[in-house]
Parts: sequence; structure tokens; C-alpha cells
Amino acid sequence: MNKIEKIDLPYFIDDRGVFRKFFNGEHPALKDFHIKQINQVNTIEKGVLRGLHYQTGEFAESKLFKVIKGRIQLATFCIDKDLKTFLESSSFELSETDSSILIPRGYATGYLVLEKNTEVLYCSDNIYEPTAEKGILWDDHNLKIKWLINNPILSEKDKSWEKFYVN
Ligand SMILES: Cc1cn([C@H]2C[C@H](O)[C@@H](COP(=O)(O)OP(=O)(O)O[C@H]3O[C@H](C)C(=O)[C@H](O)[C@H]3O)O2)c(=O)[nH]c1=O
Repeated sequence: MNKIEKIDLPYFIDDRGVFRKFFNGEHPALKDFHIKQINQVNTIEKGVLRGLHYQTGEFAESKLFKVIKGRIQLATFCIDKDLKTFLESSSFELSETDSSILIPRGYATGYLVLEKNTEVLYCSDNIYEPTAEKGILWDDHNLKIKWLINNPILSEKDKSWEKFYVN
């Protein structure tokens, strides 16, 4: 499991609403994804950018992102020299009717909120270890991520990250 996957699972519509399957451990891309954490993140304002973050070493995480309400631009950047996608970035615009995105270990992730009151659910296959968390400055031009909003709202932590350097 070392490439980013779009995960489409069935949903069933009837006159009561929609039943969506969010996770199926039998799905080929998910059978080796063992959930350790499920995080629900509500973001009030459009224009908030969370990331880019990654955890290192034994705390590295694969993450499964799903938009529950609203819209985001999810971006990734490969930081793992051993992956053929090293230094490649990707970007997905996602709303609640879109696929989930599975991002394996070895990628920094971040997302820009494109609608007020956006809800994101994401699962991780590792525990959160603050001392193992690292980040990359959101507008590091070397990442070649074309963010859809130029002056995002950032946490103090996300303002403090540096550019990515290949050491
Ligand atoms: C990620 C995480 C955070 N926290 C605590 C730490 C802080 O007190 C609070 C907010 O954390 P943070 O500011 O890192 O949250 P975001 O800025 O939304 O970042 C998250 O969203 C971006 C897109 C990511 O890819 C990261 O996985 C994740 O860090 O939750 C926990 O207790 N457990 C966790 O797994």
C-alpha cells in the first residue's frame, strides 16, 4: 500500500435519505489499513487551511479522508525517498458525494476548506504522537500545489512550518 487511492464504496438512496458505506475492510485497498484513530474535524470558516502535516518514524500514518459535509481541496506531497512518487504532489477537490481518499505513509497531507461549516472524517492507522509530528509550509512553491485560495487562515502551528528540504 504505497499509492494514493480513491475509494468508492456503495451508497443506497431511498425516500428516507442515503445510506453510505464509509469503510469496508474487505475492499482490496483497505484490507491492510488497520484503523487506530478516527477523527471528526469541523471547520467553521471557508479559507481555513489545515496542514501540511506528517508523522515520522514509528508514528508514520496512513490516512483515509472523507468529506461528510461541505467541500475541501485535499493536497498531498510525497516525502518518502523510497517511493517512486517522491517529491510529487497531488490535489483533490472533494465534497460529501465524492470518494474517500486513502493516503499511505510517506505523504504530508493538508486540506483547504472551500465551504463554511465543513465536516471531515478521517481515519489513521497509527496513534497521534505530537513529538513525531512535522510539517511543511503550505505555500512552499517547490511542492507545486495550486491552492484554490491564496490567503488562507492558518493555525499558529501551521504558520511556523518551514519549506521542505531534501536532506
Ligand atoms: C491530528 C491530531 C490532533 N490532535 C489534537 C492536537 C491539537 O490539540 C488538536 C488539533 O490538532 P491540529 O491543529 O494538528 O489539527 P489540524 O490542524 O486539523 O491537523 C490535522 O489535519 C491535517 C489535514 C492532517 O493531515 C493532520 O493529520 C492533522 O494534524 O487536536 C489529537 O489529539 N489527535 C490527532 O490525531
